[in-house]
Amino acid sequence: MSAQPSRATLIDGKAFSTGLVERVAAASARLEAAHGVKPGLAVVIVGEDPASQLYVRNKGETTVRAGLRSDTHRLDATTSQADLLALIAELNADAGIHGVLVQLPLPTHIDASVVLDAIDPDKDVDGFHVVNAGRLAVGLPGLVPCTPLGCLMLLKDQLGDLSGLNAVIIGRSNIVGKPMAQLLLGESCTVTIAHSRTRDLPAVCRAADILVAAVGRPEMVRGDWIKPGATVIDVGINRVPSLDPEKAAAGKTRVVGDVAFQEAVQVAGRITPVPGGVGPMTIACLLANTYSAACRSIGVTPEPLDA
Ligand SMILES: Nc1nc2c(c(=O)[nH]1)N[C@@H](CN(C=O)c1ccc(C(=O)N[C@@H](CCC(=O)O)C(=O)O)cc1)CN2
Repeated sequence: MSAQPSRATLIDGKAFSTGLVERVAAASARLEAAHGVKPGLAVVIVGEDPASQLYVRNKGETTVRAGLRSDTHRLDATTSQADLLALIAELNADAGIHGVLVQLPLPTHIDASVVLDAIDPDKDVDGFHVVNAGRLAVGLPGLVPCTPLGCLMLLKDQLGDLSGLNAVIIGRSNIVGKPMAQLLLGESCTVTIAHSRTRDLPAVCRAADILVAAVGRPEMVRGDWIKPGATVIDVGINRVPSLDPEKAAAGKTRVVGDVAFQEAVQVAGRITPVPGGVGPMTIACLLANTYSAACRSIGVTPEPLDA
């Protein structure tokens, strides 16, 4: 009888994120009881992008469920950059708001980098402000982008000490690839950032003990790119046509990651599914960052939120 190929352990980001939100809720309740401060998060969305609308609704509902203050500002797609900056200035000045987030993508007439850098760095719960990117790069405390922070939490929960492991990140964006690299470097991994110009990408990936795919190309990472037993973190959220031809013809889609899951699961040691892996961690980490920002606003050290 031939041996069955072993299947990777699934990393359940949905379950982990539920626990994290519960820990944020409990820590925030203690903060309010001790200091009279309820963490407050303001989310700003410009326009009608359906996926963004869904994410913003989920952010608001999760924030309320955790007992935090949640304000959502829905602006018309034609809102000017000046009006958006004026709203950010108001939120920066609002003492009841500890976290300010502008949902991306923004309409093309607005310069996202100008808007993100207008947020007070100490309220920048997305961690996208250049000051927070700098703090992360030099190892100072600051607010860390939610998706890479969530990936790191899952990795530490699964593997414990990451030091000395080879980590390969595919993708060099400011919001995932670069901060992910900084976080893994902070854990003493040997880090490679791969991108569209990387030569022999499959061979680079095969050297990885930890492979993080954040490239935005459906199922690009194939099973034979993965070192047997490696831990694979799939950050991709790509909408592709439904497998059912009738549904596809009617415009129905399904969500897949950047990793060809059915191949990868036969080779990897552990893998995040899509959906249900990294995605839910993004919103849970947003709440964790809002709690931390509220603590720091009154000079209180945040409680650790690890599992
Ligand atoms: N200001 C920001 N904008 C955007 C961010 C961000 O972190 N800050 N990230 C993404 C969107 N995003 C949160 O905003 C987000 C994406 C996906 C999920 C999620 O839970 N995904 C599910 C699948 C949901 C689906 O079917 O679409 C999953 O992976 O299980 C949460 C948050 C871009 N914009």
